[in-house]
Amino acid sequence: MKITDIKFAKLSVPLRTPFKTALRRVDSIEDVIVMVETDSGAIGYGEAPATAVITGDTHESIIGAITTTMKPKLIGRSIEDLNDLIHIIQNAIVNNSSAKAALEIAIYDLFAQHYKAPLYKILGGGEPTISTDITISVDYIDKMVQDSINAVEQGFETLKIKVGKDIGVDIERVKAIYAAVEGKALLRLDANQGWTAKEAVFALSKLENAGVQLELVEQPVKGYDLEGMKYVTERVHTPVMADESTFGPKEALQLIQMRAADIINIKLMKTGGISNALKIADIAELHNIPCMIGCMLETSISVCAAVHLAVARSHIITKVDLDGPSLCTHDPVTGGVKFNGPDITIADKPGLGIEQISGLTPIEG
Ligand SMILES: C[C@H](N)C(=O)N[C@@H](CCC(=O)O)C(=O)O
Ligand SMILES: [Mg+2]
Repeated sequence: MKITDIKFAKLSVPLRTPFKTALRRVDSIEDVIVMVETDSGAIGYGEAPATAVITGDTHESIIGAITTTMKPKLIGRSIEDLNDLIHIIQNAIVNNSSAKAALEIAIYDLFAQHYKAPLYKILGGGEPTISTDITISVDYIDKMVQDSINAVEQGFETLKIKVGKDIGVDIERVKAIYAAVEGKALLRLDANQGWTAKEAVFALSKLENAGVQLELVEQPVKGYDLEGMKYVTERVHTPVMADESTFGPKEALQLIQMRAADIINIKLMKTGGISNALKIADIAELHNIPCMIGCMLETSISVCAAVHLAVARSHIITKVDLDGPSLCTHDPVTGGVKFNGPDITIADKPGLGIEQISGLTPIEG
């Protein structure tokens, strides 16, 4: 099976409610879909969101990086040579992690299709169903409480509460949500870099002293502030998870060696795809550091790849934040993964199992 072309399309899917974090507000998922065509007729699918405030990637940079630095080296190459193809993608350009992720996902999809097995089986196998949390956007306290109650009624047992705006209001937000759903849902916080280290210790200590039980706090301080992450990790009981502080395996290793976090959030759009995500999982396992599998604002194409990875590494990827498709008004993908409330199930089909994507607008590469 040889690569004959790489094409692009745009996929727009409105969100059910605006997604609001300390960093940004988004009303609609607008992602680049990558389609790798082969001489066998098989197509591999990948996806990349333009999360400029976190990864630095835009639609133009994603398409430009693939078209100018990766595509010319991949056309004519055989899908069976997976490791060579990964090497080409990872070394074609620095950074550009979302572009690398989208293309790698499509190549892994084809590799598994070639061997006629679901991707998670190629990655080592596992139980093909996992459960995700759901995000509660940062908002007025009453709205966040109501959104949390609604999520629990829909069957979600873990809520990812966005904070990181105003420290005083954040404390009240979390207390009010905890009072409303105590005993019915586990709470994890995500400050998306919005606090200083001292603010984080202040807020988390206040919550701990008030008896609020939190599963974890994600990225309390700026991504580059590893000393700040360490400061918080050393001073609070709540486990601290690194998100924006860890992109690839090198950052993961540095973070672990500094003891700057207790948990790592692996996202394909930060790692540059599946190969580096596997490396992080291995490094984390060596150091007994649990991981979360996370996503940006992605539909069930790239989230499908993340599910396959998480299933195949479930002994170290023990936490799941793959709610991108749950936040959308509809799922434009047929095949792939099926969402039923918090539960996500993999189709028993070769590769990612994606059959059709509706609403694609072709883009010239
Ligand atoms: C969608 C997911 N639950 C999430 O919160 N992901 C990111 C933010 C993604 C974005 O801003 O697009 C996170 O910080 O964990
Ligand atoms: Mg996060």
